[in-house]
Parts: sequence; structure tokens; C-alpha cells
Amino acid sequence: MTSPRTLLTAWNIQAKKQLGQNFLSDPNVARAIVNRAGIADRDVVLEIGPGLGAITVPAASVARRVIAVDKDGRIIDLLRAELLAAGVNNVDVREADILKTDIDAIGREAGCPLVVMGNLPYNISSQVIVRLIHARAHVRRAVLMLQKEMAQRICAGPGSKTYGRLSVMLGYCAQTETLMQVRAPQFFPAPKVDSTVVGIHFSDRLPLPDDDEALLFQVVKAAFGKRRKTMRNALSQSDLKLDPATCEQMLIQSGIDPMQRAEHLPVAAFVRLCNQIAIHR
Ligand SMILES: C[S@@+](CC[C@H](N)C(=O)[O-])C[C@H]1O[C@@H](n2cnc3c(N)ncnc32)[C@H](O)[C@@H]1O
Repeated sequence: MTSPRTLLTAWNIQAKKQLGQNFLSDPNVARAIVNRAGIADRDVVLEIGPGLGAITVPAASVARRVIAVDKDGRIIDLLRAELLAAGVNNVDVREADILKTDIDAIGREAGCPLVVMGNLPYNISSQVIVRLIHARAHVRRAVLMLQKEMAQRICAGPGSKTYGRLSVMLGYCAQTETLMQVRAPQFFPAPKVDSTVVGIHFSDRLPLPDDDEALLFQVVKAAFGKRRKTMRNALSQSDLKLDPATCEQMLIQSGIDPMQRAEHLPVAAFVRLCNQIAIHR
């Protein structure tokens, strides 16, 4: 692997901060991430933000096919040339914004559930995770490099300061695990923060009975939208358009203390509450 500094200089490309362009410069780390992803030779990998190909090349050596989506056209040309030079021919490089890409359609095209990989730009990582949750019928698992604090948030349990909307959404439909830590100097240019690689394994069956997922996610958003408030106040001041008395009644019927805050509630409590709201709608 040619170093990112050398490649960028050769192509006269400046890394763009707004696209989160901190490229992995240690090939051992890239290989370790791919190993931890447990890719089989029948798998199709969707790589978000392949950049200069640090993860793409080792992933392509084990997967059947890699679909690599990057928003930066300058990087796309460089990556295609690098792959050609390395004789890698099972990577389909696409210039697109992942936030505007139909992941379900890529899954259908692949003909099998995707393994999603990505060293994600920090400013879009929550949006990407929400999109993966919605597309999870076509995603078996995701192995994502995230800002350390974001990784702590998505893996957090109730009662923790970092427990939030994404922790509940993922707790509802996936198992998450921390796979490895990557220090800032292992990137070029080095970011100000360390990173953590997490695995997200989407569950085949929903762990809890709930036939109104959109409502559940709306309730979770409302509850954490005002996380310092009690559940009664957070819900009654949200887009759910429920008055305080109704909120209180539904919370009590769901076995939740109306004065409790969202950060203390387990996923199962949110699902009970969602079911109560659905009944009264
Ligand atoms: C942190 S770099 C990772 C590059 C490479 N995977 C690595 O590990 O060295 C993030 C990559 O995501 C790309 N990117 C940024 N925003 C994007 C978006 N909305 N859609 C697709 N790719 C994006 C950037 O151009 C960049 O190549």
C-alpha cells in the first residue's frame, strides 16, 4: 500500500476536511479491520467512503465483490487507477453521496445481504447508521470505524451518560460490539480524535413485539430530543402531539415512572410505551 501522503502528493490532491478525509496510513490496521469483519468469499461488501483504498483492497481479496461508494470524484479517479495497477478486478467504484444512495437497491442488486464497511466521515456517521437501520433487510452486518465517542454512544446501555437515541434504535434491532481502537496518528492527515471500530449485527427477527417501528423511532427521538426533561415533559412537548395528562397515563400503563428520564429506560420500556401510544391513536 502506497502511503496516503505519497499518493495525494502524486495526484496533487488536498484532503478535504468537510468530507472527513483522514486516510488510514497503516496497512496492518486496515487488514485487521477486514479480518474482524469476517468476510466470506460469497459476500458482497458495500464500502462507504473507500478513499484511497486502504480497506477496499484487503476486503476485495476475501469478498466476492466490493461496491465502493465515495462522494469525491478526485478520489474516485485515483482509486480506480490504483485498483487497476494492483490487478484488483472485483471492485465496482461508484461516485455518489451515500446519504442519497438507495442501500436497499444495492442489496437487491447484490442478491445477498450486504456486509457494510466504512471508515466513516465523522459528520455523517449517525445519519449513515440510521440509514443502515432502515435498510437492514439487506444488510447482514456493518463494521464501521467511528469517532471513539460516537462508538461509545452506540454501544451504551441505559443509565450511561452516552446512552441515547442511536443506542436505543440499535438495541432494538441489532447487537453491537467494540472490535478495536485506532489511534489518531494511524491516519493521514491525523485527526484530533481517536477512533473505534464497531460491529453491528442486525438481528434476523426483531427481539421485541412491535408492529409500528416508525412510531417507536419517533417516540425515541422525542424522548431524547429533550434528554434533561422527564419523560412526561419530553413527550408532551414533542411532535407526538400528546397532552401531559395522556402522556402520564400511557407512561404509567407502560410501567414507566413519568418523572423518569429517557437515559434510564431500557429498549423494552420504549417498546411497551410505543405499543400503548399505538393503541390510543
Ligand atoms: C475517513 S475517509 C476514509 C477513507 C478510507 N476508507 C480509509 O480508511 O483510508 C472518509 C471517506 O469518505 C468519503 N465521503 C465523505 N462523505 C461521503 C458521502 N456523503 N458519501 C460517500 N463518501 C463520502 C470521503 O471522500 C473519504 O474518501
